[in-house]
Amino acid sequence: MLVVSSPSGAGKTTLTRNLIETETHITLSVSVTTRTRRPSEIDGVHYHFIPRRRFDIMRDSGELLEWAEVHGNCYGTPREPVEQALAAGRDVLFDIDWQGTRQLYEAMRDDVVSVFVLPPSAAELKARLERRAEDSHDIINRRLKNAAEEIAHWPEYDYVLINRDLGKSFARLRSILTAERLKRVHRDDMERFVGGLLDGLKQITT
Ligand SMILES: Nc1ncnc2c1ncn2[C@@H]1O[C@H](COP(=O)(O)OP(=O)(O)OP(=O)(O)O)[C@@H](O)[C@H]1O
Ligand SMILES: Nc1nc2c(ncn2[C@@H]2O[C@H](COP(=O)(O)O)[C@@H](O)[C@H]2O)c(=O)[nH]1
Repeated sequence: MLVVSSPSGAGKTTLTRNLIETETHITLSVSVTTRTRRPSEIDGVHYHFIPRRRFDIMRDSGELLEWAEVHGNCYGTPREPVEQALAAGRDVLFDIDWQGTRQLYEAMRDDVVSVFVLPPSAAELKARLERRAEDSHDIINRRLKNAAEEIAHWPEYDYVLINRDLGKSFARLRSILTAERLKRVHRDDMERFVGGLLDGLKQITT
């Protein structure tokens, strides 16, 4: 499970979408949210947009792997698609906040790799939210006010990226995925491979 978090506007959605388009064997977890859909968003692709009553039912019946209230809206990760993807041997990519990351850590520490994305400066963070032009002035202000509290959680993450140049940040995110996939603890296929190698050695040395 590869988790990417950041303050609003730092670029995590851009980075995670690029990763999904480029990499194979990785599935993006599509969250449920009570937030209003942005003009560019598609229901079922970017989020499942659901009413608060439905969110409460999903949360209370254990359908969510993790959930949190962020910027005044509720967000959660549907459990079943994640468990299915993992059981099929796929990696899963999450665009979730620090509260959700903590919950995943508590549930499955050894299977979670986390990346925190920082903006290059406060002014650039504001400029990105304004250039994105998807949220009202009030919503942008609220998100900028919450940014300091979110940034305070960067030391809880395995990796930190300063998203200055998008191409460079993306290359670094891909490198993290590649390196983590190569770690011995993540090589579920290795025992079988080494078993076969040892069998082969036995055959050629007897
Ligand atoms: N390195 C970059 N340089 C310039 N603009 C960028 C960079 N990375 C992302 N952006 C732009 O900044 C805006 C915010 O990016 P994005 O929507 O990915 O942020 P986010 O962290 O997912 O925010 P939110 O949490 O609000 O969804 C977008 O318009 C995106 O195109
Ligand atoms: N804990 C969770 N956080 C989530 C989830 N889905 C998204 N998020 C985070 O919410 C904020 C705001 O997102 P936005 O799309 O309204 O800009 C951002 O930090 C997301 O990462 C989730 O399922 N769980």
